[in-house]
Amino acid sequence: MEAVRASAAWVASRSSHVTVDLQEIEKVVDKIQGNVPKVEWDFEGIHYFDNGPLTVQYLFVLDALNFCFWPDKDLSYDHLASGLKLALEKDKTALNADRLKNYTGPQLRQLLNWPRPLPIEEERVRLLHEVGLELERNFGDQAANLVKSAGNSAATLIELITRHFPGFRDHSLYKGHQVFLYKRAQIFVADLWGAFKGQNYGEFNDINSITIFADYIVPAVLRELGILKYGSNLSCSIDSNREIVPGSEEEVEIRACSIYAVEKMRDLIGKKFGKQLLSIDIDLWLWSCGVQNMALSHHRTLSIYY
Ligand SMILES: Nc1nc2c(c(CN[C@H]3C=C[C@H](O)[C@@H]3O)cn2[C@@H]2O[C@H](COP(=O)(O)O)[C@@H](O)[C@H]2O)c(=O)[nH]1
Repeated sequence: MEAVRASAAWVASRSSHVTVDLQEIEKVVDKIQGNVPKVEWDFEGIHYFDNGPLTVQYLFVLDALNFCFWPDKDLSYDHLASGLKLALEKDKTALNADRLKNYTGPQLRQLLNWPRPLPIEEERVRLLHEVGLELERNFGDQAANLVKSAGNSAATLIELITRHFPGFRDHSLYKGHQVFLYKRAQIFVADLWGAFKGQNYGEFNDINSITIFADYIVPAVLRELGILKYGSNLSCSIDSNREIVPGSEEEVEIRACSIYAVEKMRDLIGKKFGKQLLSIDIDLWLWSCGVQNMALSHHRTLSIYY
């Protein structure tokens, strides 16, 4: 994931709406003494898990739809995860490739037991079709085969996903440069690693190459910690829930600076405390703090990527 790390650093070095405060990173690192609180994967108890290929199919579909819940104030990621889990428990074929290819918006809502249209529902349906079609065309219908073909490499799996599934190509243009963020592709790898506890479908020999997943929760936590500082116009937009345009400098800076800040935090923990942490562990800690703090205001961008 060198492309993600390098392009995030490139943005951070030219950023004007968002600043990464290195002193605040140091304060946080000193405060926790380099010990990032361990958060269990599925601390919420919402995920489907059967230790086999159907779990991989579940996680891939979950992460194909893992974006933009905020436009409906009652909807959250938990509804998606537990909705898919329940659907699978009722009908093991619910996420088969041939079914994914054919879901309509109302059927998807019904599958998730959600009473009204989902945010950007047409895109969610289109992405489900894309997953079903491509799994059928190249991976014998199963996300488990996609994972197997990566040969225990997280970087290879992300490359395969972004090559075969255009909906996962989370990138932006910033000052003329292509910036790679790959939030949903990376989180899929992290979900496999977490769910299978680094074994079987979750075994990756380069798991440390993954960065954090630039969503709308982690930046809000980093801002709350004082690690990200926003300019006054951007602060004002976020605090008054004004939407941030997808692809705008502000949006790219928020996401890229979050990745960069956590990489700096991880480096510092290594240097000062001699601990080699994974960005995934820092991410899950920050994310779990964020979702438990209802008062946190986050940036609002309509996007299929996060
Ligand atoms: N950085 C980061 N972002 C994450 C996750 C997860 C869930 N990860 C699973 C892995 C282990 C746990 O047990 C979780 O179940 C979701 N999100 C993002 O949050 C936002 C949803 O927020 P709200 O609208 O409040 O539900 C949305 O952008 C969504 O894409 C994560 O881990 N890291």
